[in-house]
Amino acid sequence: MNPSEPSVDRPLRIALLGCGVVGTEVARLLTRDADELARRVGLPLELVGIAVRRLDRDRDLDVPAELFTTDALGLVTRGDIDVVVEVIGGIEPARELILAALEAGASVVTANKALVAEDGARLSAAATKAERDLSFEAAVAGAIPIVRPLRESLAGDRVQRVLGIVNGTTNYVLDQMTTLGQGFSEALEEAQRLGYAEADPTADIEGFDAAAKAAILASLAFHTRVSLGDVHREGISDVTAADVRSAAEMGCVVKLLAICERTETSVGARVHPAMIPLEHPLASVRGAYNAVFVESEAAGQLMFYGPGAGGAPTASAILGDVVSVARNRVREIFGPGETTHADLEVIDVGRARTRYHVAIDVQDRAGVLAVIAQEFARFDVSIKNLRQEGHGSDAQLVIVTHEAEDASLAATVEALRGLDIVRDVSSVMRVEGGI
Ligand SMILES: NC(=O)C1=CN([C@@H]2O[C@H](COP(=O)(O)OP(=O)(O)OC[C@H]3O[C@@H](n4cnc5c(N)ncnc54)[C@H](O)[C@@H]3O)[C@@H](O)[C@H]2O)C=CC1
Ligand SMILES: N[C@@H](CC=O)C(=O)O
Ligand code: NA
Repeated sequence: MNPSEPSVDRPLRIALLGCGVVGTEVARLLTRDADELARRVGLPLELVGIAVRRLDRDRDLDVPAELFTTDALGLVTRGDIDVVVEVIGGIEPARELILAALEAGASVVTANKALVAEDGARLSAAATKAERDLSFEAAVAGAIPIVRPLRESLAGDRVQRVLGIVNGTTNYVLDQMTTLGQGFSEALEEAQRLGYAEADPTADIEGFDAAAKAAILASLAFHTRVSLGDVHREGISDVTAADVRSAAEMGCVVKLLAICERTETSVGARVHPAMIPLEHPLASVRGAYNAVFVESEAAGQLMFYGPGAGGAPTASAILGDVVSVARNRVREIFGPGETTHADLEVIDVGRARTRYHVAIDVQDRAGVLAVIAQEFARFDVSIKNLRQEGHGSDAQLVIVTHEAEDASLAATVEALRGLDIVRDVSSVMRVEGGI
């Protein structure tokens, strides 16, 4: 047989698990674009079942009522499904359903970064064993193609660093605070209303969602298994209006960044708010948009930009995966799985090196500056610039450091907090993106 000839000659059956913000758009596109998709795949794609939690909900979706079922496990194990699309989210029952789907012979497309970051190794092994595809483009940065570029286009290069704005909700909230002076809660409610936030928005605000994406990005970029627990995580709930103002005074903007870096022998991944210079390409990423900045040895600097959240953009990435795995199903082949052969050491955030912005509330008297500077020097943290704001009981020193180890900066801050001339270390924020 000619390997380019289709070896399946019936419609491919698609099962959809979950019909919320993303699932609704996936079902809509599969139905609306059925003819076009059939031509792209070579065979029709038939949506044969939609697993939901409740049948009695009003849905703004023009599909036959008999497609809906509350028996998700029954749907994926009925034995004739070619592709399962999982958009339920969370760990269980999504994991159980994906494993059952693969075992039953279906390829799987998922948007579930939490699950892929926590248990990607197990899912990937199950896909390899079943000789089926497991695709998750929508799991990182929504509509933006980044999983496939890292897994395929850059597979021959050596990626050194990935710096990304990968959470639409927090970027939206920070942007509204920065540009409109909107309050935190008001901006978050708006992000929820627009369908950007996770079911529990704490996952967005406290950086869990971005940390899951960082784990996936680091695993793909460095051919090394990096799990959610390996990623240092800080969210945006402690970012104050004063931090935003301070950033602006330095010609910077505050963003929640996911940073994945490698050295010759190790990799590290961290998520935290950071100040970045206005001239950095990531500084102009507004609203719920995402962007991923990749630095690799041969290619140099690459930037991937686009809508990172929302039903339709996420459905676009899912449909791309569906077409891709459906084409493989037609030919009874499966695409590249994960490569973790590099198996580099995953290091703790303490060994990461960056610059810092530190605001210290001090007593305004002679000699204070020297004492503070001495503490920085004691831990080998070199000061780049320093300015005083306010006077008397309002006096504050704002210090920007040269690049230093995270552990050294943490030790410096702890020592500063122990000084009687220090009333408070009111803000510590990393400064990233020197390009
Ligand atoms: N909303 C977004 O912008 C993006 C979401 N994602 C991911 O896509 C997935 C889905 O997200 P959303 O659609 O926003 O969430 P959602 O909460 O709107 O939808 C999830 C749906 O799954 C249903 N569900 C829960 N348990 C179920 C079960 N056992 N059987 C059948 N249905 C069940 C819920 O009732 C809900 O309707 C998540 O993994 C999320 O992280 C990824 C990228 C962007
Ligand atoms: N809640 C996520 C949705 C996409 O992954 C976000 O805000 O980015
Ligand atoms: Na994506």
